[in-house]
Amino acid sequence: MSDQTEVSVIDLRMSHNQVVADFSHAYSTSGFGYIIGHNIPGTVFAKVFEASKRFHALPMAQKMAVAVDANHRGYIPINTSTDVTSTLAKVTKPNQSASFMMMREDAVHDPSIYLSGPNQWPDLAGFRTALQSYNDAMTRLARHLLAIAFEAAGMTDPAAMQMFDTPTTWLRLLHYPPQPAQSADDLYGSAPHTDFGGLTLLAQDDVGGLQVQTPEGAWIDVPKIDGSLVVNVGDMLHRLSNGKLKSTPHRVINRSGRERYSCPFFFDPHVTAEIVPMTAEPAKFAPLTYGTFLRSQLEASYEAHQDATKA
Ligand SMILES: O=C(O)CCC(=O)C(=O)O
Ligand SMILES: [Fe+2]
Repeated sequence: MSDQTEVSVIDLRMSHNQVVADFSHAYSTSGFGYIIGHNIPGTVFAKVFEASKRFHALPMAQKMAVAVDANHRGYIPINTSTDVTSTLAKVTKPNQSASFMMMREDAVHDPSIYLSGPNQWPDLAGFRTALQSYNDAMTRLARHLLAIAFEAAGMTDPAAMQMFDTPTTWLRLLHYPPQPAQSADDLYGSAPHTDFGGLTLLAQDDVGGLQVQTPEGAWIDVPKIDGSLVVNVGDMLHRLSNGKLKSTPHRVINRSGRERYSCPFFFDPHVTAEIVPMTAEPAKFAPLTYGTFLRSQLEASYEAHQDATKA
């Protein structure tokens, strides 16, 4: 536990039982934790941030050449996503951020599998390799953390892990321009939301701006801790654990006057996964297919998917 912040620090170098106990505490209370001792060298993070900065600095035409497609891969310009499904705040203004999205690399789009397909790659030397290496490192770590999360929630059925055998993955390179100090209260870099899926592993720079909501409704800062990843639970893991693991609202407001970069990696179930609570107690949630939930969220929030449904 850290005394600088209310978000726990979990050190993976501790004993297995200690790590499981720390997970149990962090994810049944705040739903967020700083993970340290993960053994991923700093150079891996440096390379993905460097790739992100080079991409976002490209001329707009080069970024728009890989504009986000119907499979949610590519460049998402600023002012094209609004969290209208948010039940946490009345959100009317689009998010003040741009991003590049890499998802699972499939050889082709299979029309029977929502969001399957190959990635779109910009014409930028070394970019694809940097993202693929980072994606591989995050996938390995996420699978390890998920097994700990299941154990912490008392989920012993191997079927839970099988939903992630071919995961839905999203590596998002976010760029938040500075917001004016006097910008409207409801103008966000990322409006209050919970994440959709399993686990989110976030690398951020030292600019700050990420905030997490406490159970009492206050917003607390989650600044960078060197060498850490901020890890949180998404809505599907919340449901699978029958509510034991919390999917906690968070948001980003960048009033620092500086450019902010972050690289969240989302490790989610396959879109065909049937999400039903997998703990011993009576189920608190009705069954849900992950892909059906995802489609409704993306079509409501992203211009690119609204166009797709009109076409
Ligand atoms: O940029 C961040 O720090 C958080 C981003 C985030 O919450 C998201 O993309 O879901
Ligand atoms: Fe998020």
